Parts: sequence; structure tokens; C-alpha cells
Amino acid sequence: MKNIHGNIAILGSGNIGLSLAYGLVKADYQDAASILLTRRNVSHLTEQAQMGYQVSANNPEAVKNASIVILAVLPQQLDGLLHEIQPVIDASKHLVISVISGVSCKDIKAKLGHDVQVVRVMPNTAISIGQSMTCIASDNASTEQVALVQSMFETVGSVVVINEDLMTSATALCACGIAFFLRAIRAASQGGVEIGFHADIALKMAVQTAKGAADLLLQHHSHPEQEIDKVTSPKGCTIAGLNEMEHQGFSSSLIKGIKLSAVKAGELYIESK
Ligand SMILES: NC(=O)C1=CN([C@@H]2O[C@H](COP(=O)(O)OP(=O)(O)OC[C@H]3O[C@@H](n4cnc5c(N)ncnc54)[C@H](O)[C@@H]3O)[C@@H](O)[C@H]2O)C=CC1
Ligand SMILES: O=C(O)[C@@H]1CCC=N1
Repeated sequence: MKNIHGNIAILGSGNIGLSLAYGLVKADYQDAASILLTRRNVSHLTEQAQMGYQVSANNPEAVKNASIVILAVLPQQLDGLLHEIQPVIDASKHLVISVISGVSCKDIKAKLGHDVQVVRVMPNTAISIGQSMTCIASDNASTEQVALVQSMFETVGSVVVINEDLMTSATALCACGIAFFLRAIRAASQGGVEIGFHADIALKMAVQTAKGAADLLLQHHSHPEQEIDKVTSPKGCTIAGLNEMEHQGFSSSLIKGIKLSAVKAGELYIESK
């Protein structure tokens, strides 16, 4: 049985909660039987129960049976959940991990108790396939607990430990970033259709080209402009297209979108009050 640090309860098994559960099992970090998934309507977890996960609508029971408690509800759903589990949280037994945007460790400790160790984690949905970019921060967890969380998330992607005040920026760049890059890929495939390819082939071509571009940076440890310089032949077609994209605000729109997402990420919990 694979559960070196005890059972993991994922409270709020939606998009990111399930992505995390699948990733941990796929990475052979934890077996499904020692992951407790909760959701208010447990009938939505029938498929996961068939896959071997423990499923329930009872958050306090899940917490009692776990040593690692992962909070994965929406910011506006958090206070109700914390109120529900506070009586069964034991600071000497539980490590609390929160993936919730815009909620600080201090906010959580204010509801669960100041002696509870809380680690804030910002993964993205690529965690389900072991390809997350995950940022981690804490203001009170021990070095050992932060290291434990780091090693857990390293099994499902890359990890950086950052200052907590950068967590909303990390949300915009890495968690929202999945959607930004996917939209860029979709736009490229739509361009491909206009210049002659069927949609399915255009998408396949755009996806592999995007993957190749990312892998060039990862494997060469190079800067994007170094790789761009190798593509842009003098008087060529790449620079013509690239400059037209820039005239239309390509870089600017990405930068502005990321800045807006970061502001919004910081306001999510406050706005829900
Ligand atoms: N979706 C993403 O890519 C990422 C999301 N996050 C954060 O993760 C959190 C969850 O986001 P999503 O998974 O996208 O939302 P979601 O809406 O898909 O999932 C939330 C789940 O929590 C369940 N839930 C609500 N109240 C509950 C309760 N009291 N007990 C048990 N379950 C309850 C809902 O039924 C739902 O299935 C948010 O705070 C978000 O900021 C963080 C990183 C990436
Ligand atoms: O859109 C959101 O609010 C969440 C947080 C990061 C990704 N999805």
C-alpha cells in the first residue's frame, strides 16, 4: 500500500482536486485507496469510486482519517468548509495544504487555529499528467513539512518555493497560464485552417509545434529570442508574420492579461466576503 505519509484527504474534488489525485496515483506516490475525495454531491464521484478512491460527502470524517488535508474548494466556498472541519483538525497530526487562490496561510490559520501548519500550493491542471508548474509557500510550516510538500509535488511536475506574497502572481503565470497557452494554440490552429488544413490536422500541427518550442527552451536552457533568431530568416516569412502579430499587440495582450489575472487572483477571497 503506497501512503508513506498516511492518507491524503482532498476536500473539494473538482477540476484541480481530481487532477491532483490522478497525478499522485499516476506518479505512484500514493495509491487511490489511500486518497479520500470529498464533494458535496458524492454521486459526482461514482467514477472515482470505481477507480479505487475513497469518496464521501463527509469532510470531518475524511479529515479524521487523514494526515494530509488538501483544501481545493473555490475561495467563496472556503469559510463554510473551514467551519465544518475546524473541530476535527489536530495541529499535532494534520498538515494542511491549500491550493485556493487568493487565500493566505494566515487566513486559514485564523479559522483553524494558529498552531496548525499550513502550506500554500499553486499547481496547474497539467498535474494530472505529471507536468505541473507548482509554486509553494508557507509562513509557519516547518522546513521538514515544506520539504515533504515539495517532494510530493515534484512527483507531478516542477516545483519552486517562493515567498507567500508572490503566490497570486504565481497563480496568474502558472495556473491561469495553462488557459493562456491553450488559447494561443487554438488561435494558431484556426490560422492553419485559413491557410488550407483541415481542423484536426491543423490542431495536431499547432500542438506539436508548441510542444517543440517549449522543449527547445527546456532542453537548450535558452532564451526565447535566441530560438526565435534561428527561425527568422532575413527578409523571410517568419519575421513578417511575427512583426504583424506584434503590431496587433501579441506580447502586450499576454502581459496585460497576466497582470489583470494576478490582480483578480488577489481579490477572489476578499470579494467573496
Ligand atoms: N482549476 C485550476 O486550474 C486551478 C484551481 N485552483 C484553485 O483550486 C480551487 C478549486 O478550483 P477548481 O477545481 O477549478 O473548482 P471546481 O469548482 O472545479 O472544484 C471545487 C469543488 O469543490 C466542491 N465543493 C464545494 N464545497 C464543498 C464542500 N463544502 N465540501 C466538499 N466539496 C465541496 C465542488 O462541488 C467542486 O467539485 C479554487 O480555489 C481555485 O482557485 C488552483 C490552481 C489551479
Ligand atoms: O480561474 C481561477 O480562478 C482558478 C485559479 C487558477 C486557475 N483557475
